[in-house]
Amino acid sequence: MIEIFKKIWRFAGEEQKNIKKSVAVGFLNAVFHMLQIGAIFLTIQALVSKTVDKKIIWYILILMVISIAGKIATNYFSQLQQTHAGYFMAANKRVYIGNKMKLIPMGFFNQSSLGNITGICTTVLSDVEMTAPMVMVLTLSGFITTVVFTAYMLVFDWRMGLIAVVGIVLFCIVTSSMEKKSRNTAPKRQKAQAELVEKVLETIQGMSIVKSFNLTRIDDKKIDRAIESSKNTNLAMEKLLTPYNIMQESILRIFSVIMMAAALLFYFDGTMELTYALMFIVISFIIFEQIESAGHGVAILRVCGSSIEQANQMDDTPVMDEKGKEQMPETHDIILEHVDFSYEQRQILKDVSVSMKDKTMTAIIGPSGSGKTTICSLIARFWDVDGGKICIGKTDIREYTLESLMSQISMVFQNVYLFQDTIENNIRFGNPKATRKEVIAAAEKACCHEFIMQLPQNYDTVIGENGFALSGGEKQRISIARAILKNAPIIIFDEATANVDPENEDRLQRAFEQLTRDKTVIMIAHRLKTVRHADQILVVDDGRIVQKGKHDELIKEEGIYKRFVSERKEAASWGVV
Ligand SMILES: Nc1ncnc2c1ncn2[C@@H]1O[C@H](COP(=O)(O)OP(=O)(O)OP(=O)(O)O)[C@@H](O)[C@H]1O
Repeated sequence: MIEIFKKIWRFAGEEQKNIKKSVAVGFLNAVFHMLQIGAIFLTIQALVSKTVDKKIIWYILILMVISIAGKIATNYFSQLQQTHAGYFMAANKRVYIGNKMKLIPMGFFNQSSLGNITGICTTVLSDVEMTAPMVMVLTLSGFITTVVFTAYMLVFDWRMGLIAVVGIVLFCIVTSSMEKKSRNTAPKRQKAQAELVEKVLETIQGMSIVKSFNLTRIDDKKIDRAIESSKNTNLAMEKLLTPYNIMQESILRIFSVIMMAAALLFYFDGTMELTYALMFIVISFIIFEQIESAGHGVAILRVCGSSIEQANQMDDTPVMDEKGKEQMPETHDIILEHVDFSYEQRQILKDVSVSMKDKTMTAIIGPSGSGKTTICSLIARFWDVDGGKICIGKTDIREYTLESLMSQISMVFQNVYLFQDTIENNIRFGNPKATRKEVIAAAEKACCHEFIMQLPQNYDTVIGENGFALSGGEKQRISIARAILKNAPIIIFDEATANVDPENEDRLQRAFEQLTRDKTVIMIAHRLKTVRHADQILVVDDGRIVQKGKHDELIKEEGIYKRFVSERKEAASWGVV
């Protein structure tokens, strides 16, 4: 139990001060509650002595008013600090995860980690924000208050104090074994919850495939199983805790009755005054209130602990930025020296060495799966190379911070991701400081101003709202506008493989020319037209560079490039390319 408290405490970070305040105020709340005992004692004393002194009535009234007002005020402040601590500790973790994700290698982001991260940022951290400070405050202030008041009782009448101590010790034994029992169930509940999020995400992301291949029922089964497992683990948790909750409650009720009976017994055998006996009878109903609340806190302590454990998993994920310095190269030559790279066990690039000069265009061609995208991803440091090195302007890319490296590179992919935001903000993503005028200028250069002006709210149209979407070509031009606005010296461009209609192709070509003027360009090329004008063509096959040179040189050699050109020419004669 202590180890979970420590975990919550460490997780709270800067919010520890609010939890401390809340525990202290929670203790004060109990003190105000106990003031009622003083008032009850005075009332009983007045009734027993049968003398009604006006002063006593005032004392009683004042005590009651202080007790009620103090309870309301302390309750309010304790809740406020708890809520603040809960929301802020979860929010700080979400921000930390968001920042850390930028520094994690792309290989980490697979379907399962996506479900896990989504689960952590939503349900797991929600659990933490709702329960962690509440559990700490309930349990700590509950136990501290009980200890103080039991000590107080021991001083008043050691026999009554002893009965309370026995009741509390039995309660603690049951509570501790309940906490131990939930040790295995709580992580299972978390795992089932994460799997449920993962399956829902997977189904939503693959919905078009599920529908087109009529896999609805198969996919339903996967989600059904995840829901079933989440339901079962939740039920198991409840089933496990319920008998302990009943035991906890029974112990406290039985000891209340024992205390009452003992007070009567001590009165009748003449060892306790009537006033004290009556007071202890009243106390027997309220002495265990605080420890009962603490017991409720312990019941959810383990769930809270395993939520924190799961959220902390992100801390152990290795980052790529450790040695990076904030720096800018003088030139933007890109050099790959003996680069080897594997996705996990499977080697993809083998001893790749190539130099791309500043402000020139390099076209990469090669069969599907040969490693073209992988070369580009390594230059942008989505992954780290296994052997060799990649330099930009003579400096190894591992010596830049990821931020300074990414400020040198713009990437335009085939599958453009647009955020559910206005067109203007989607373009501004390239340079968050850009003015509206600059956004429009970039859109004009990228040949998208015209179609944006025909949209319902022009630049303020929200993508994804009211069924509004863009075509593939339009999306790619928006992403070119983004890159124009970013104005990075290196451009990595993945040419569209899909057939683009001639009008769109012409616009894309013009946008591309605007983007790449005076830049170092790496282009994954599929069309003859683009390849022909490249300063250097790299032919990749099975993870190696098998041909290198200009169009006029390569066309004379037997090999993949010659085949690529003749296939394109043939397709063109058929009207395909
Ligand atoms: N994230 C990944 N994890 C594991 N393997 C991958 C990953 N990405 C690509 N691969 C594998 O690496 C190989 C090279 O892929 P890459 O995308 O670099 O090829 P490509 O030449 O760009 O192909 P294409 O022209 O079809 O886009 C392929 O066999 C692919 O299956």
